[in-house]
Amino acid sequence: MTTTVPPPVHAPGETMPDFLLAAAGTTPARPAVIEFAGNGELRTTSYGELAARVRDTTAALADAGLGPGDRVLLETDTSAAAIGTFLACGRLGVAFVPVSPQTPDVRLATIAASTEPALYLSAGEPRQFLAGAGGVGTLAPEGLRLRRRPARRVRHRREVVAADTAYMIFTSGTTGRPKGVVMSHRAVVAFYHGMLTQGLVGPADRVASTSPFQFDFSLLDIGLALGSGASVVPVPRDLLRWPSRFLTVLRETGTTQVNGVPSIWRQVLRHSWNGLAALHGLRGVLFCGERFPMPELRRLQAALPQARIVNCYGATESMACAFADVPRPLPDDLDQPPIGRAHPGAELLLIGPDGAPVTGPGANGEMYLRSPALFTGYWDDPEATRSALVPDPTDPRSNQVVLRTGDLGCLGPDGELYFSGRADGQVQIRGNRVELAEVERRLLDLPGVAAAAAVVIPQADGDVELAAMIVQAPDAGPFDPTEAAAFCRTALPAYMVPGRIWVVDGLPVTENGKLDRVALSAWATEAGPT
Ligand SMILES: Nc1ncnc2c1ncn2[C@@H]1O[C@H](COS(=O)(=O)NC(=O)C[C@H](N)c2ccccc2)[C@@H](O)[C@H]1O
Repeated sequence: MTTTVPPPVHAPGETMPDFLLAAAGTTPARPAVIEFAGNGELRTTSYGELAARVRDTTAALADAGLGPGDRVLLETDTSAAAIGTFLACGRLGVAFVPVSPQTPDVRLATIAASTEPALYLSAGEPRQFLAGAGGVGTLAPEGLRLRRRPARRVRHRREVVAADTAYMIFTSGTTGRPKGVVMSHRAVVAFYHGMLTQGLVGPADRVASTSPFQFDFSLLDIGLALGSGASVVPVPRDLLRWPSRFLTVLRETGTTQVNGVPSIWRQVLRHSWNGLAALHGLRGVLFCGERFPMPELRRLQAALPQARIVNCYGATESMACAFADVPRPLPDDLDQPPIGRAHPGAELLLIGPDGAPVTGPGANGEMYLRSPALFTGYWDDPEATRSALVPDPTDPRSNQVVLRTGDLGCLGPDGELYFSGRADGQVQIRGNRVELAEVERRLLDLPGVAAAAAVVIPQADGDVELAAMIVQAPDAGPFDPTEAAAFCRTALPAYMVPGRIWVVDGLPVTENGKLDRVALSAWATEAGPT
């Protein structure tokens, strides 16, 4: 049970750097970032060294003429250099736009054209097609190196205020055009304070961050670690694919808390369960982004009997909003852990189809979020902003805006809130509304199935066929698709029984580590994975 205390009233105008560097004033010698240098050696940056780096980079950016209202495109993985740079941006009221080195050129070009950054900074060699406009520079462990100064701008602003944009994260847009989620300092800091009331980590902890820098999960990790006076341990993305190397990183860095999407555990649980169970120092796991398949969650919990496992729910439009401890032990009949309730200072509302709140066990509705951590809006997209930030349905006249999450939720018999899928995540199969998650949940009940994904395959005649892929647990016996279909038929209507079921070694994930349903559909349409 999470103990929640009223959030502290934080200083007016608190910005991300104020919050994240607080420990530099109290424990400057403690490690802030523990990372692998290029030569594989571990390099530690103390809070004092991080603060000094922020000071130097702030001076360099100010000298280059940057100030409130400017944007910096920051292409890097998570590192002390990256953290020092985005904190320096915060000091000047400059927004940062994080993109990962793996971002495809076309997507990077779209983001750059839309945000018109005053400066493009890259940890690696800057991409040629971006070296033409604006300022260009590189991030190095020893500091910022400008290759071309930003163009001079007429300045209308001087003061940095908490309502200023801290960062913009581009997420996939249903229209195909990426949407820029604009987050103010005020919103991020409000979320950070709400998160710290959960008592997740303390100053002696080391928080492994496994998400790409462009995914705000990495900013949650950094806020959790630095806001708690602890250390952040960026896990190199390419190591996540090798279970033994992933475990070696956790062991060698003394990691005590691992944050990441559920898929980061798949291969470790299949191939190195004993190695994971040997990490006795690992006392906390936090996951987010999508449901954790129950068979895998059970195996994770069995491997780490000493660990607190937290399900963190939320959207980039508020970074996140709810934290719920995974029950230990997990009841046999539980088919997913609860998402709990919003952190103190925020409120998750369950709204029915008539726009009125629904309550009581078994109630279903769409989740709306009331919070000081809500995003400012989508960059250069007032229409999408209006459909996401809507008048409070419980009191429209107040014009307080709440986030319409697009997520469905239900209240369990225990009064806990559960995620029930995306409102737009339904598919129609022969005129019937189907939640693919319901098909996947049934497949996960099959003995020996560790993970499952269902997908619809468009047919030439305009109909769709339902198919599925499953990942087997290591000790599973041979898989019989006919038997599996019969098992589904005992609990699901015929139109929800997959016509084809393939066994695969792994499920495709997006750059942010979430199930990649587009790749799944492509696989299935080409008559299934090879
Ligand atoms: N714990 C969940 N169970 C089940 N579905 C979920 C869950 N957390 C999100 N989701 C889903 O993912 C959507 C949000 O997607 S997103 O905007 O790309 N953001 C994220 O996925 C990460 C999010 N910003 C975040 C960052 C850091 C910590 C927690 C959450 C939500 O609307 C849900 O549909």
